[in-house]
Amino acid sequence: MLEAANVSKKFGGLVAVDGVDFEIDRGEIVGLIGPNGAGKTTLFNTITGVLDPEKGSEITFNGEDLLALDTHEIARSGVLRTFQIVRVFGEMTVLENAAAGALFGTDESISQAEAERRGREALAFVGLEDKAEMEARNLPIAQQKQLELARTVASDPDLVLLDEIASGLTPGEIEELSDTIRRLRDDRDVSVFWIEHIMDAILGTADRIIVLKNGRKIAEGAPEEIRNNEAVTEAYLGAEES
Ligand SMILES: Nc1ncnc2c1ncn2[C@@H]1O[C@H](COP(=O)(O)OP(=O)(O)OP(=O)(O)O)[C@@H](O)[C@H]1O
Repeated sequence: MLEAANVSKKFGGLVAVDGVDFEIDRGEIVGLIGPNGAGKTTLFNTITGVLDPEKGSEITFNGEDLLALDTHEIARSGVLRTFQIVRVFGEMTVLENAAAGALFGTDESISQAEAERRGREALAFVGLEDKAEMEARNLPIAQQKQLELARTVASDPDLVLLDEIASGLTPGEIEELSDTIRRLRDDRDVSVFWIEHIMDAILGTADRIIVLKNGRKIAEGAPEEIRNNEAVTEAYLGAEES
């Protein structure tokens, strides 16, 4: 479904992403890990149209060239994301936030009432239906993260990109979020591409892991293989544990 070949991005003389190839299939949870500055967020930004990668990079989604589309068109094609720092609309209600996902993330033209219906359904999916009328800024951080996820769900996504959605949460909150992410895959056939520093969360949830270091892909495989991969341990897990 998502196919990326030879993706590179430079900032001046710094090669932040360096010739990365990968694919994500339908209904698959793929983790993207690597030390700070490895190029993970930059790679996300090239997929979502925030940054233009270097010439020679190729990114297609269901056969469509994403590099020819702007950020809104990419969202409407079914690729939605959450952000490292949550971006809920604080003064809007929880329901208005979710409904905004339905209004702006699809290429259909829908009524406000239909957007609210889809918003409520997305809130129920993440377990926030009883918070619908609250102002979003009054939600605790774990629920703001669930709300960001609900906003993508309301857009009826094919692929959701999560940027460190587990950071700052308690183990119990992470387990709830991981469960929501698994249900996205299992009940809705949504694919997930997930940047995460919290190893237990990503290794315990993803079907496959891609590891970046200094912009390059240094490993890819099932969580167990990654856990036991020496290059990864040296590059990342070792650093985390020391
Ligand atoms: N807009 C920018 N201008 C210049 N350099 C940038 C820019 N964005 C990122 N970089 C640099 O590119 C490299 C990759 O950064 P990126 O944020 O993609 O890494 P990351 O793997 O997401 O890191 P982290 O885990 O810390 O979020 C870093 O060296 C960073 O300083």
